[in-house]
Amino acid sequence: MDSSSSSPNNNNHHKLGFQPARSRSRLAMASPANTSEPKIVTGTAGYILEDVPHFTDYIPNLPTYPNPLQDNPAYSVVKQYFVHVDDSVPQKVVVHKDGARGVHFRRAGPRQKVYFEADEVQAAIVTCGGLCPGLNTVIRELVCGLHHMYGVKKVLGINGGYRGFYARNTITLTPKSVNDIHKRGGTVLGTSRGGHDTKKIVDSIQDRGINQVYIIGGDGTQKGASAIFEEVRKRGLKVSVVGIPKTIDNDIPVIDKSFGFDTAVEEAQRAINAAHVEAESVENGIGVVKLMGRNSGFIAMYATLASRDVDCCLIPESPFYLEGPGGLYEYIEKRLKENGHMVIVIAEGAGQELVSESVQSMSKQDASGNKLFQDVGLWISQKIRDHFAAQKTLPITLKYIDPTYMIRAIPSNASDNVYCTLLAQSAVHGAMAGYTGYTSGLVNGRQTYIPFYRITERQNHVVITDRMWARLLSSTNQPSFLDAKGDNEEKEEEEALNQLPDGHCAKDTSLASKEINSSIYPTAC
Ligand SMILES: Nc1ncnc2c1ncn2[C@@H]1O[C@H](COP(=O)(O)OP(=O)(O)O)[C@@H](O)[C@H]1O
Ligand SMILES: O=P(O)(O)OC[C@H]1O[C@](O)(COP(=O)(O)O)[C@@H](O)[C@@H]1O
Ligand SMILES: [Mg+2]
Repeated sequence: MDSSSSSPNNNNHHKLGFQPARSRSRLAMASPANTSEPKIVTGTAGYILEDVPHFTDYIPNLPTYPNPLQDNPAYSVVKQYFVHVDDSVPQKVVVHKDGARGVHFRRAGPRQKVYFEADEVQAAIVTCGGLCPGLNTVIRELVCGLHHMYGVKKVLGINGGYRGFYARNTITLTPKSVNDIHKRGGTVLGTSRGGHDTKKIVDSIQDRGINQVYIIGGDGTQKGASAIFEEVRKRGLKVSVVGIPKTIDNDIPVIDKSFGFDTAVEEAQRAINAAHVEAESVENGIGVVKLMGRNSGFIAMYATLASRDVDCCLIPESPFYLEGPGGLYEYIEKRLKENGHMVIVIAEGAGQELVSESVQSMSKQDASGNKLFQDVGLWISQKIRDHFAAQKTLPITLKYIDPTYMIRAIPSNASDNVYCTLLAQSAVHGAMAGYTGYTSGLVNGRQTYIPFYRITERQNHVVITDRMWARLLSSTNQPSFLDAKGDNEEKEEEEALNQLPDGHCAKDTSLASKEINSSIYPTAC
């Protein structure tokens, strides 16, 4: 929707009471600084801390205040409630006897000193990009965390993504107004693609007197948040810019997994079950399910591993081919002869090179610049039907199920709700403590603050030379398609190299992988 033509009266945000911008107010400012450099701290035995920016890096002589949590009766029972200033979390938990300690991130959590007084804070929350289960839970917990832990009363919701900063009205968020939003899918704030204009956004931040900005979104959004942080820093503003990673595709690196991912995988089971029931009820039945995953096949991979009814999982990271020995048609024929039916799960970004060979490629992009794909599910279903119709020896019945938006437009499940709560509270603790320019994320099961550049430098992909993909291959028994035109090997090696943590050897694929943390995802045996 064009932001300039949209009115706050024509959507549900009106009901929530969106307010127009206030007149320009002044914020604490210091002399402008240059673009921020990574803050790397080294220690003994190869210890590296990839630290996040702090107000004190560019604003001198800021007053501090005791953390009000120390007087909060709910937390008074907790021993060592405040995080030690030197606490950090290792990026890799698998270590060798003589190995370097490696990269660490600052541990999230409440600090003894804070850099804001409660009534000084004007927080703002925005959601950008595609939907994801749990968005409303994060919004709720940011509002409640700010109120209940730090006594912050002024929290604004930005309407409709980044462009809402300068083209829409805002809504006042209170614990009462967000009380049961976690039970709903979507985002009560609305979202959008495109429309990121750094200067206008930072102007709006200044105009509205905002000094804490919580930006919930995926890889594109975090790039936008990083640009906002750089501009805020350049202007010398005392404004915390905090990212909260959201991605249904799980394509954000470093973090264990994104919120809403579990919920999406769980919901995908319903589509896979339906495909299985349809397929096994007829002779030579084939069920095809298309799942989200533009460049990363995590949803398809985990939905397949969870289901055990899937015979073949096709993801963008693993090119496949249809014809000839080792190809998909041969495998389908074998599976139907063995078992009488089969289920294929395909991620939306899989096989796009094959689709564009046979369908004229449109190479269109969405408003954020993401490439728009052809419908690979429809395409592959038709190819399979045509192949077996031409062959005449094996009459098949194929049912295609496309639950695309159903897996992301739902409320988050119980475990994602807890995860969203921790993410939001960690984000708030960091902002109150004067940290800025960071994404709040789970690393090896612990909450951390990760510098933006680590989040935006690459996408997280399934590594098909990794153990998790091997587990999948062994559970489905599908061909690996590794002989496909001999070009897979090169691609994998490149991928593994991209995923390497500093100082590790590319041959060590267990280190090269960004496998989802096994403490969160029980690994298959
Ligand atoms: N490189 C970038 N720099 C600044 N803003 C960006 C960049 N890429 C995307 N954005 C903005 O981030 C928002 C969401 O991006 P999008 O790619 O649609 O979703 P997601 O953040 O979920 O990946 C959009 O408003 C888009 O304009
Ligand atoms: O139709 P929309 O809203 O653009 O969303 C579709 C896309 O959004 C995704 O869920 C990813 O969205 P994000 O990049 O916003 O996380 C893809 O899997 C899918 O291709
Ligand atoms: Mg994205």
